[in-house]
Amino acid sequence: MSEIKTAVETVLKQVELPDGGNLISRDMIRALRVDGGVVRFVIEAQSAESAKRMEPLRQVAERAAASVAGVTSASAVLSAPTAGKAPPQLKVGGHAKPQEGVMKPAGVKTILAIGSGKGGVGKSTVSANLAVALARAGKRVGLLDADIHGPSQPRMFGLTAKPASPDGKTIIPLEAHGVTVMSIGSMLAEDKAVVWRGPMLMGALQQMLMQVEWGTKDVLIVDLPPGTGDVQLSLCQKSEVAGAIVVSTPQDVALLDARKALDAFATLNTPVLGLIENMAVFTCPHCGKDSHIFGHGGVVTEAEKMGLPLLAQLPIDLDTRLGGDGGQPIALGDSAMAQSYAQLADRLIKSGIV
Ligand SMILES: Nc1ncnc2c1ncn2[C@@H]1O[C@H](COP(=O)(O)OP(=O)(O)OP(=O)(O)O)[C@@H](O)[C@H]1O
Repeated sequence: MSEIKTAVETVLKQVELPDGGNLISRDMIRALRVDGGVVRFVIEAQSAESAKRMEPLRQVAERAAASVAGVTSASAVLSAPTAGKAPPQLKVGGHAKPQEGVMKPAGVKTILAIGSGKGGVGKSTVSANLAVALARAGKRVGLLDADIHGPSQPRMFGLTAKPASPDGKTIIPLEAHGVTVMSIGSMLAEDKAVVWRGPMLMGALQQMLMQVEWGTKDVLIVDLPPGTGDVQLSLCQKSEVAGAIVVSTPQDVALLDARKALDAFATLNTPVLGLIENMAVFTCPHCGKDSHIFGHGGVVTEAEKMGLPLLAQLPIDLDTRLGGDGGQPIALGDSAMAQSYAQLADRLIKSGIV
């Protein structure tokens, strides 16, 4: 899908403006989205007046995008800041609005929640890499970073731009590595703390699910905040979550909290698909010796005790950390870790969940 996007950008470079440059060099393309073979984008003119004159150019751009191999349809809209008025401002947060029916985006087939009892056990890393692995396996994947107090997906996917909201209501999510990503972190300044109570959290979750143009998705992975708070409660009660995966390290305190997370999912009638043991072992790259920094075998025993599948055992791996910090999830490559994520994706696909 990202190949189509690159090809569309290439043809848009050929669309020249009468006063010099092209649509790409003049930075006029916004919210370029590829969903299957359907391409949509916005051409942002400098003013409403120039937008009016650009209709023929819009048609040329649309035809150029439609000519790209693999594109079944292309649509472009012209936009411009309204004279004398500020562009519509999307308000993030706020209390949830009354909602009829389930809080599930129309084009999303399956919602999969990734949770943990304790923070810092690798839940966001697993969510990001599983999303990439499923996309590599040919699935249409969305990733919602619902870790409102500590959103990390923009960094893990190398996304620095803000999602567009041309009308101040709909949010057009960003795309990276074949995954459509939405995070509250993309809407707020990176160093801004979110100090919200339950109702505000529910409002933000509702916005991220229902105001975002998710498009058609086989799966929407939701990276939950750690613990068992308001976001878990709202998501599981209102959104038809098909299943949850709980990530833990083998450490006793993490396991203790993981048990609470499992108990919370049971109370909310959300099926737990299995456990993932992260940071299971560290193999010294110099001497090859294994060290069990966070303990040994705890998650395996827990999974057996609870009759739940152990979906993966992932070691401590420097490249995983570096990939996460650098916006290049490890699952993009072909290392042993990438293969573990590919196997996890395959397992979920074969089980019919995704
Ligand atoms: N298997 C791993 N090997 C090495 N580092 C890892 C591994 N898994 C996660 N990390 C690193 O550990 C740190 C915490 O991971 P991550 O942010 O995914 O955890 P989290 O459970 O989502 O935390 P939070 O509760 O803060 O959201 C990150 O720096 C990440 O790169």
